[in-house]
Amino acid sequence: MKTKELLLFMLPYLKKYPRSYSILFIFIVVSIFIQTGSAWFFQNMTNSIFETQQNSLTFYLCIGIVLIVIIMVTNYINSFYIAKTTSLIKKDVRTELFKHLLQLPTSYISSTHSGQLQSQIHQDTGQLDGVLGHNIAQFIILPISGTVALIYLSFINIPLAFITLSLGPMILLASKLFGGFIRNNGEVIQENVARMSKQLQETFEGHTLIKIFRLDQTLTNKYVEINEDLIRTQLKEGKLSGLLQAIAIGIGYGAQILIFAIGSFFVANGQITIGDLLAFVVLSQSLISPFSNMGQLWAELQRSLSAVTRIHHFLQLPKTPYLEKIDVEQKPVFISFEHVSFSYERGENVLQDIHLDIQPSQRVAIIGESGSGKSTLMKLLLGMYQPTKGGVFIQPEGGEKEKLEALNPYTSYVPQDAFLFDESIYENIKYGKLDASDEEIKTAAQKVSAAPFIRNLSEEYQFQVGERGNQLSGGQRQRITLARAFIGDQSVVVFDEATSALDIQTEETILHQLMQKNQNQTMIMITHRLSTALYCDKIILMGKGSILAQGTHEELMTSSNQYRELYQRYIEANTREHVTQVR
Ligand SMILES: Nc1ncnc2c1ncn2[C@@H]1O[C@H](COP(=O)(O)OP(=O)(O)OP(=O)(O)O)[C@@H](O)[C@H]1O
Repeated sequence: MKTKELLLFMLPYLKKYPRSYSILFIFIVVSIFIQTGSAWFFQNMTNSIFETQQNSLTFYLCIGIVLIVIIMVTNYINSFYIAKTTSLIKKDVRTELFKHLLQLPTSYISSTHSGQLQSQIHQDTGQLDGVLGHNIAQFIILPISGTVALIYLSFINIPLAFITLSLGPMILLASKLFGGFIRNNGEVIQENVARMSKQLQETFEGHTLIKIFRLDQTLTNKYVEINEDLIRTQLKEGKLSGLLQAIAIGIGYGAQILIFAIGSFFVANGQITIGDLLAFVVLSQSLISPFSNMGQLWAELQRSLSAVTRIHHFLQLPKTPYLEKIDVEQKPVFISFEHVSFSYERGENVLQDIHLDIQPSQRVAIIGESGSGKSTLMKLLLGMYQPTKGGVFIQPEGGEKEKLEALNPYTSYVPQDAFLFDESIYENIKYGKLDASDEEIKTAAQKVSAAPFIRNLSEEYQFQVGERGNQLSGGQRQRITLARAFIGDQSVVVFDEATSALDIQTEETILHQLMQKNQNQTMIMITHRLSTALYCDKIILMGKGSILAQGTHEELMTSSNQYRELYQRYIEANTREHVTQVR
């Protein structure tokens, strides 16, 4: 994207703070007048010393003190408002990125590394200074103060003013030349930072595995390699910026010496006074700095623009088209999958031509080999993905049959990985129903047999569960996720191997209680345990993305060879276990 387009993209963020920017610009104008005022002050004070006017010297000293106070106040206000606007805009950008992240399709989130997403939200916003407060202010201050300086100096001596001015474009040329390199390099730096975040995060998450498989050296080598790539690009940037700065400073100092030399010649010829020469030296900085500082600002702008490019790209990613979760009255629902096929982004069909009816309040078990599409089928029912062919239909009792094109408002979910937020047990259960009362939270915990273990914890419901719930056992985590799923009283609850961490007896007790207490709810359970499936009214056997058989246990025993074999294996395994226990 072009620089202009990227700056226009940032403009709405800047426009949100007209008051702060107005104050900033007023004080920028004041600071420009102060600069010119300082030149006038040095010029006239020096002239009065040379003309030995003692009275006026006292006058100039008083003016000097006033100038110092104004300079201090102006600088304070400028710095404060620059910091304020920059922080506020960064906060807005971060919030927008976060909101957008939450609205991205599940397919994007699951195919992008979380470390990369984190770096995008935090590092890129951190790099926005180049297009915000200080830089924007300087881009305005420098040309105006340069013009004012040129006018003022032209009144003293036109040829000398234009000699001073002519030195500027040389510096600008150098900065244009380096700016492009710095921007490209900035993008490579950011990629390396994202790679490092990825690895760091995986190191935290895979901590136990890393220890068990002695992966520390292998991962250290990888980390060192990325770190070296990063430092190489950072050093390159250091060199480019340093070179740019050195050229700018060299030309700046050279220009001052040249002005002083030429100016002295003008003084010797009686064309200007010593005071005038001093004014030239003071204001030559204002005249040249639009060019010399522009170099530095340009480099910073380019660095920021590489971050703006990534932010812009991220915000352009299409949102989930079916995100709105509508609050509906919970009623028993009839669910039908009609000729549903589905593929993830890689292309091959994960589900093909699924035809399935689920009656209101039915208990359904989905069984089948690993990778056969059980979870994917349920993600379609939850509305997280849309079928590539066919449709999922929902018909609430007494209502119309509707194609599901949004998040399913009738369905709750207990995930496979028992994910908990790093907050209290209370908050984690409450996420299932944001307006739940304390009483409802306790009832939900009792329903899933979580209340006894919660009461034994030091802070009971206020117990902090830690990152991903790692302060609790797998079974305890699953009970909290069950409580979270049931508190909302949705008509349909999907269990994705939600009780696998519980022993069979506890699982049976909890499921039995849930089924007893929630007669009107439809429950769909993905499970690898046939013992759980035997509780259900309907069993669906899946294989390679298709439904191989469906019906009650008795029906499947007569109609499906695969199911019979599965059941036979289950009986044999149970008998073996029983014999072992008796022995
Ligand atoms: N987010 C995803 N992106 C791409 N492919 C996926 C994704 N999730 C699952 N798959 C693929 O879809 C197929 C079905 O996966 P799914 O998780 O639905 O199976 P499953 O029957 O629930 O397996 P398991 O019993 O092991 O949990 C698998 O081949 C898997 O590789």
